[in-house]
Amino acid sequence: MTRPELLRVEGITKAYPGVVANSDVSFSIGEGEIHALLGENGAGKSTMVKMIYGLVRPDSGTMTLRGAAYTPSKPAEARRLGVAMVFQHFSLFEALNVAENVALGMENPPPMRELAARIRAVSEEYGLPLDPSRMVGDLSAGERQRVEIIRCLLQDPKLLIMDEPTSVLTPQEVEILFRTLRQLSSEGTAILYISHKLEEIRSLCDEATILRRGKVVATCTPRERTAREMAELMVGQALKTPERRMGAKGEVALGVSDLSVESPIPFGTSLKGVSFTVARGEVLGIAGVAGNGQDELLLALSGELKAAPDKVRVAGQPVGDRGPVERRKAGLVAAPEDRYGHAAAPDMSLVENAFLTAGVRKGLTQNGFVDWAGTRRFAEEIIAAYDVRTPGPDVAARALSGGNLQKFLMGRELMQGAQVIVINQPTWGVDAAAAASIRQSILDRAGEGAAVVVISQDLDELLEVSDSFAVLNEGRLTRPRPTEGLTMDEIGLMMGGAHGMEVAHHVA
Ligand SMILES: Nc1ncnc2c1ncn2[C@@H]1O[C@H](COP(=O)(O)OP(=O)(O)OP(=O)(O)O)[C@@H](O)[C@H]1O
Repeated sequence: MTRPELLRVEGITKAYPGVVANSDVSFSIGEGEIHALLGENGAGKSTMVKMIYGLVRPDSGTMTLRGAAYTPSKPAEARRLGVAMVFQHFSLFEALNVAENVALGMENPPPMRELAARIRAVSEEYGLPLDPSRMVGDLSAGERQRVEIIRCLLQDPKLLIMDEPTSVLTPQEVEILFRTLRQLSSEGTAILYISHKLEEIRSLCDEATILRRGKVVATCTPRERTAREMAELMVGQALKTPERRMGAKGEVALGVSDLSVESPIPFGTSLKGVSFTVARGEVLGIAGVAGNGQDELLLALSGELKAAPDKVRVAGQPVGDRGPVERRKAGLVAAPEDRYGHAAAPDMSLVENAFLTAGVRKGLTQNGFVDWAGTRRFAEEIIAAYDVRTPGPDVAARALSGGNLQKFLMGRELMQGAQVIVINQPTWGVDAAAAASIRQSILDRAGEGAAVVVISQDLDELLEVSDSFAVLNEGRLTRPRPTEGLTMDEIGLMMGGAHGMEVAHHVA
């Protein structure tokens, strides 16, 4: 089937200092087509869609929309011409309700009652359940995304751009989203879709353009390829599957007993009586739908949230009342999920960011002064070991692509020789090859005798790396069980609490 052409991108080039983010990129999207933009971290996907959305100006090349020259100088202009975008990070106000948030993103919002009625109508038409009067702070990540999607749909877009939309969604929410996107496509709305989840690309997308280091290296029809084939087209070489080196488990390195802490996060989830132990050489995987206490658990383990001394123990030493620096000294490092703001200082260089959490353990101060030469060497070691694509260690963290910053931050924690390593979402936004190498490092550290806690929403990832498995539900942790032999049904039951499903089966 040939579709009338909607958008054509021709010979687009965009350079940043030290890196050509897009080099002579050409592709086109037909009306109603679901088109995937694929590529490893830093390949230039976000830069490309930012140019289409009017956030970034190309250095050279042309774009046409329905045959007419298309040169949006700002997003408002792109939106007026029918191009809408849903970002990876939502820009919503938690203390306002859904309709108020939608109004804030509109140029000429109608009166509130009319807007609420329109939101209801679009939400019903496209099967995206959403109550306009609910507070955004009470919504799940999937519901927040719906607010953004509905805000776009109210403008009746011809092209909807989505940047990694499923990384925050539960499997059920992914199904709902895909149904909506297919409906939009059948009505003639084209979708430009960025994702690292290749099975999803296979089920959803009609065509794909694959970028590597800023250039188009291949195009394909995703459903005619395997996920592995597409991943190999992206990286240009065969993929390695992580290998587990079986070491004997040692004594308990991290012990947590009956840990309850109030969430400091607005609309967060407090931890309720969390208990577990992790031995040297063991990886404990913690699953759960986002917002069930994952961020709070990370804070309580890193030392940003404190408790009674014996609630958290590192190698038998009580550290529950100690802060992050003292816990690092005691041998525990922690990597939070939010890489902008929490894990990294975006405006600081990679060298400075390396110092921020590694200064203590890597002995990067001398007589009260920062050892910048040593810190720089450490930053360079991370860049080499984790294949971080960057012009060098002096660039600001925010200039890295999302996945490359993630690789740097993982390397920073995994290369400190800690005996307890806690990571929330280790492969968030990283491509298949980088994800495999981060998982391999986690297994290697465990093989060397570290106790590792991996918190993730990616079940396949947890099954691949963890020896034992537990689930966080509304701030409570299930009893960890050996991963080997766990069936999907059992995992579903452990996760069930998050959706309140087990309640229906309780017999008094
Ligand atoms: N504002 C900026 N300043 C300097 N360099 C930048 C800037 N934005 C992007 N880059 C660089 O351009 C290249 C392409 O980045 P881009 O974010 O487009 O990649 P991506 O394919 O979206 O990656 P990811 O999958 O990791 O999100 C990267 O090398 C990145 O470091």
